[in-house]
Amino acid sequence: MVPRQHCPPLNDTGLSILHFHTLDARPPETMDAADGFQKRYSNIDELAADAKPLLTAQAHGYYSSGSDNEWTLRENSEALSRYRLLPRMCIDVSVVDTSTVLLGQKLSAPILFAPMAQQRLCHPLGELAMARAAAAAGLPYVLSTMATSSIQEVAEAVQLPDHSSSSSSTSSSSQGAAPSRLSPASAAAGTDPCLWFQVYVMKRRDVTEWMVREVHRLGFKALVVTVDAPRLGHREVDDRNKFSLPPHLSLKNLEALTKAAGGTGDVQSSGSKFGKHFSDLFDQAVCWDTIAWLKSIAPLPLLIKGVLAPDDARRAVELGVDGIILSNHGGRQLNYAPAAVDMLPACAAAVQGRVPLLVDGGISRGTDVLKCLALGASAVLVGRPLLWALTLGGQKGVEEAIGMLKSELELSMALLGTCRLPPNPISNPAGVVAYGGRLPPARRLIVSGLTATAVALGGNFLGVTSTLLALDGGKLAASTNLDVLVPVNGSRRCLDTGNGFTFLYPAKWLADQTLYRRYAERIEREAALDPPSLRRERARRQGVPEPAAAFGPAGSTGEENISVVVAPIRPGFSLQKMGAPEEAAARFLRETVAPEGSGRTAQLLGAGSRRDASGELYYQQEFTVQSKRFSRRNLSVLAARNGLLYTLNCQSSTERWASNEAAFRKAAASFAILNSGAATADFPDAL
Ligand SMILES: Cc1cc2nc3c(=O)[nH]c(=O)nc-3n(C[C@H](O)[C@H](O)[C@H](O)COP(=O)(O)O)c2cc1C
Repeated sequence: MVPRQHCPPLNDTGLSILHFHTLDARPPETMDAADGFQKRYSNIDELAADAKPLLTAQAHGYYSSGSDNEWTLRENSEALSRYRLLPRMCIDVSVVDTSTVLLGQKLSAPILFAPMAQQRLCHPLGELAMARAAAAAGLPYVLSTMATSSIQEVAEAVQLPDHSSSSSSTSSSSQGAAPSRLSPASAAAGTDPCLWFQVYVMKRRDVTEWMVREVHRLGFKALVVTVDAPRLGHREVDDRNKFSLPPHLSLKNLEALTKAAGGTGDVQSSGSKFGKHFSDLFDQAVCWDTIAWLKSIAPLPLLIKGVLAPDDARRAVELGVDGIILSNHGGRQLNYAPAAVDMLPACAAAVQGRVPLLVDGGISRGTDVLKCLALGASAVLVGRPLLWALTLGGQKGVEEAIGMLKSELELSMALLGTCRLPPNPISNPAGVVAYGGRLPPARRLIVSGLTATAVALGGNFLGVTSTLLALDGGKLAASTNLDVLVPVNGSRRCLDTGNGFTFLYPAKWLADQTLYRRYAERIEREAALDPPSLRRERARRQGVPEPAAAFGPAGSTGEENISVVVAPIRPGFSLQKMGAPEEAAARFLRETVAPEGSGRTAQLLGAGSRRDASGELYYQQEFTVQSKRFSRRNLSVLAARNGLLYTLNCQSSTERWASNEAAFRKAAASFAILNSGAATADFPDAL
């Protein structure tokens, strides 16, 4: 047993106050039995309805609500439902393993318990039951600063060894009676109990430091600093319900704070008092320096929670954080913030695999977990469904709920054709996730997610790349997240699920702006918001095949670029019909690149072919093109399918070739057409 600090002895005081927060008259033992829990429910979404009548309106409102009109709260689930999973067949899935490794810790599944305040509102053992369930499931439990159980109580509940006692000469371990490192439950799960602590930075930095030291002493494995709550979001439901913490409960970790601050330690969270308390104690001036400071004092891995913008993610990595949790706080802070899942690809691109990305918000299905992993997450956090499970069945209920989620994950992996989860994100989201559905109007110019990778950028096949490539220094692409990319060894992935192709290009290159604007126009046109005259003018442009994607270095004239053109071809066309690769290339140069009278001359340097894993044929050709105005070298890859010819073209002036060659060869080797490729809707019937 570890020595207590600042905490009253753990007892069952919660039992006597059950009526304050739940309406259930059953004794807690009955509640904890969770008999037939898995038989009663088909999925964990169903728990919410049954939990509601067991809770007071105040407690239910506090748990379930979001801020303002709750748009972001709803969006969290809706965003997840807009992604599609593309299953692969004929893969041996007789053994499926959901386990993964996160920050050196083995987890039975890529799922964490989200930090949530005041868990004794729904069950007398609150955080203790939740933490034990997490340990039993072999998953990390993230304890909130705003918990109704203290750090020490939770550490004891899962039997974490005390670091300080193991080095003390009077400790039991030094006398050969070290406490078991595994609680029986977590031993059954085959993992160490894993506790993390979520920290809000206090105005009194010494108190923050105390908490950090305390969780380290007690064997917590990581710290999560939440940065999306400089002030509390406006929870209208809580206002209406005049939400307050029942008098027998308190925010245990703030008792120390309020004592240190000379207060009573009796923290009430009613209506505006709660907000005032929050702003009195919590530092609203948290900025990047604060994160650097926290990192400097944290003897544990530090994750930052509440980031959504790619630039913030990049900044956090530069400051040395060990992980990022993309989150909008379950829709409880800034309303109209996007769903975190939609920001995953852009943040993954910004972070470049340097630290793990985690995500939360609306996750309740095994397929939700898979979608997040495929979009670049290493793991997910689950929030409210676990509170409903705790309400209904205590520790056992939470264990069962997590069991259901893990079973769903395991089944979905098998159906998807994935047997194992790598510690890093699934490396080829192109093959796994497709963006489905129409972008809602409010998101048109945010266009995050995979659709954004389809946005095309400067340049065309003959090298008349838009000189607008970097006119604004790429700010538009960055601010609208149009450079949505998946990092692969210093390259970013362009993934166009609409046209159905993907390739890697240098991470620092920018997206072309002209094509972005046309893409935005096309979305507008499809939404039929334009007056008819404008629509006609835009429709006229449809007949001209233009690059579906193009990238180039910032500040260049556009001559240096990697672009893809998707053009319609006659039905029945195949690459083989153009002859062997050399023959096809010669014809291509003769008829397209440098036809007679064009003023251009072309020289073929090499030609070849390859097939990808799915048997798709690609022709590759390398050549130079000269005219009075320029001397260029090109590397092109062609593929044909579904009445479309896909051409990737890498081009630079002959002088700049040597510095671009490696990137070009990587782009050419990575170029692939995807099964998700669309039909020819944007193109004329035939050339
Ligand atoms: C009742 C409740 C209390 C929460 N308290 C905290 C908290 O103390 N600290 C924190 O970082 N996030 C807190 N969150 C946000 C969660 O950690 C998480 O981001 C969110 O609940 C995930 O969304 P989900 O509930 O849809 O799964 C809270 C969420 C809820 C619902």
